[in-house]
Amino acid sequence: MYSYKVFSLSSSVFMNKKTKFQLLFFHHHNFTTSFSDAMLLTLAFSPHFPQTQCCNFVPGNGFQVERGLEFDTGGAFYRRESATGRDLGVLAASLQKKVNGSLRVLDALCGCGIRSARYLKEAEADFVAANDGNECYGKTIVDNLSRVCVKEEEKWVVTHLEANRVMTDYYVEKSFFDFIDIDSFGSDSSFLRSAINTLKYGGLLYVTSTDGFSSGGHRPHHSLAAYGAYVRPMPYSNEIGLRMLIGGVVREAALLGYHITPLFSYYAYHGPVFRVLLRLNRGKLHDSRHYGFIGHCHQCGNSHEFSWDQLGRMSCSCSVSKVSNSLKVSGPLWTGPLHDAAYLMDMLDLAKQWGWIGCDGKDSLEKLIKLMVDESDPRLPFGFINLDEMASRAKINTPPLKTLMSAMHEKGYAASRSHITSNAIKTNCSMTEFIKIAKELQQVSV
Ligand SMILES: C[S@@+](CC[C@H](N)C(=O)[O-])C[C@H]1O[C@@H](n2cnc3c(N)ncnc32)[C@H](O)[C@@H]1O
Repeated sequence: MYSYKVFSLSSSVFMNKKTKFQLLFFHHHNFTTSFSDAMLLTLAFSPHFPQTQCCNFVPGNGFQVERGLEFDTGGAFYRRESATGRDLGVLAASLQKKVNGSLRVLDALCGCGIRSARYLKEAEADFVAANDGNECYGKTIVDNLSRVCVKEEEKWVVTHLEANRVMTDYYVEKSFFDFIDIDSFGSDSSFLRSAINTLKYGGLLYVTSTDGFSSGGHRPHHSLAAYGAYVRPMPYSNEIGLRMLIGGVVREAALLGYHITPLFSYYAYHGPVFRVLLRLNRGKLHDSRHYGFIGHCHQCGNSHEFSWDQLGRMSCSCSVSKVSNSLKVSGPLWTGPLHDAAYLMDMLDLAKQWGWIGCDGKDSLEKLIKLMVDESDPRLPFGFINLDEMASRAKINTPPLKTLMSAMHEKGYAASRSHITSNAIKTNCSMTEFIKIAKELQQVSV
């Protein structure tokens, strides 16, 4: 027997098979709901709920079109804003097919099956396993996949198992995948071990977290349990969210005798959504320089990276923090590169070949990938300087971002915009020096 509790009316569905309760938050574009509807929907979305009662209620967003592909969302959770995350996944899966010559994809939490359909159609996957714990989405998923490729070709299969169960089944059968997409609600750390086991060597793992509370440092015991990282509030918490997620996979992979390399890391504010694409390789040894602790001094605004052997002597070089204990430390986290620039350029070239660039009139995908490439400059450390924080410390108006960037390049610093926050600069320059440059610019302009 399962019991259910409704906690709030915004956002999405979260299932926890251990505690056997489900949180339902409703915040879907096309409908609002009363408390009693929400209660009904909580029950309806559960994969454990009897089929007949479950399928009585199908809210649905109806038909949608993504990159020219028409599909029905049925009653499944679907976010149009997540299309960019799907674009990035499809580009990566297609590159994997080019390298391997074949492509087997597992879409472990597929919702209405839009990702599976796109992996089949655009990445030309040879086989896609589409799984969603909720049986009520079965017809929708089958219809969507049938529109792309007829069932008789045996290029896809639809299942309704708990995600860990489906991955374990494939692992036991020794039926491994080149690409596994885990698009979960909340933290997906409970899926990591089965996903790593079910991935081929050299395969790609595309994982998600929507846990903005943990990355914001608001529940360090939860981030410790989920990702092995004690996270405290930092000014660049959304980058910490990506690093926490990668660090969690580093730890899980090491336990199983593998290591991972991040190919790209993507943050989107709606959700929020943290998505990382990682390549899995044999060998336990990861570069220990890239897994450690981050400290931020609230007094001087500078950040520092600490390796394991520096833990006993953590301090900030600013004189105030030595006495006021203003250094906050989070970790261990991934402190290495968030992206592989060459890989991102291959993705961009492919997007151009496919005519994806320029077709939305905004070139938003091109802008995003180019920003990620800029962020990959190896001279840039973790984190970024938020211009509002700088202005409030310096008690000045913020000079235009472009002017600041040029001034920093002229002075020989590495500087790039951040895809995570539009009003920020990633740089190897200290906050003190940054403020000095900003003040000089302000004097020139008056
Ligand atoms: C974020 S939605 C997936 C959205 C979809 N991938 C897309 O791009 O539109 C998460 C899905 O996971 C399913 N789900 C949640 N917990 C699950 C679990 N433990 N095992 C299998 N499916 C699960 C839900 O039914 C829901 O459809």
